[in-house]
Amino acid sequence: MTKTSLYPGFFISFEGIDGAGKSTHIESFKKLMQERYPDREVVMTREPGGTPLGEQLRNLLLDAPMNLETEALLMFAARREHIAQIIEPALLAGKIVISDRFTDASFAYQGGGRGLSLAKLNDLEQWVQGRADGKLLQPNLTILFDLPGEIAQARRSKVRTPDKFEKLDLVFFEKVRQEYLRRALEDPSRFHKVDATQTPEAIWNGLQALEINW
Ligand SMILES: Nc1ncnc2c1ncn2[C@@H]1O[C@H](COP(=O)(O)OP(=O)(O)OP(=O)(O)O)[C@@H](O)[C@H]1O
Ligand SMILES: Cc1cn([C@H]2C[C@H](O)[C@@H](COP(=O)(O)O)O2)c(=O)[nH]c1=O
Repeated sequence: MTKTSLYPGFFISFEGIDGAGKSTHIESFKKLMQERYPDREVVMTREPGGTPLGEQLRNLLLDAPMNLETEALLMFAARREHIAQIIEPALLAGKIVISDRFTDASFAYQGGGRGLSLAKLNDLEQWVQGRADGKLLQPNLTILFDLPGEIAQARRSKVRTPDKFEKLDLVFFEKVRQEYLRRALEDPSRFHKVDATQTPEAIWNGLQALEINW
């Protein structure tokens, strides 16, 4: 399957380990897109979640301990619903979709972090994102907030009660980070890597300067 721009709309995902700073910038980024493309609707969504069923699955996924394959299957089940109900209709209508996480998170967390084989993840990706024409629905742009695990952990511990993933140790988060970085190297035209050790102001300046190749 080939990965190309398949829709009149534009699909952007935000990625990174927990606490890397996605949420700090995603709302402002939405406003920036709205200002830059006033004739386009901007749809903001998230994974796991984004649909009523997906949000129910999110509650389970972020709370209940489960077998690794079960976890991956539920992530992709939520994603299939998300694509069918929200992402694909919006892209077909020419909208800009911004998703807080997408499939790179499954490769990073279930693959890199928990050790599910890339072959199984590739199969799930083809199954859930593959189209009738043999092409694969993918973000046009993925903004990856890259931060060492210990800095992310320190930031998280100041602000919230950890969910199931956030309770995992630094070794887990370093593996998650490395898988994100590996994927970014593999697909440099899709990924924009942000050095998330910078101040929020410097990160925001970088995001404002980002060129969108529609
Ligand atoms: N560049 C930064 N420098 C210092 N602190 C930051 C920076 N960016 C975000 N923070 C702080 O770090 C904490 C985590 O940030 P944020 O919630 O944006 O992370 P996140 O990547 O969205 O996490 P998650 O994916 O788990 O939701 C927040 O308290 C936020 O204020
Ligand atoms: C999509 C997706 C997510 N996860 C993990 C990553 C995070 O720990 C949580 C989501 O929490 P956030 O605060 O909304 O970022 O879920 C995952 O393991 N696999 C996935 O495919």
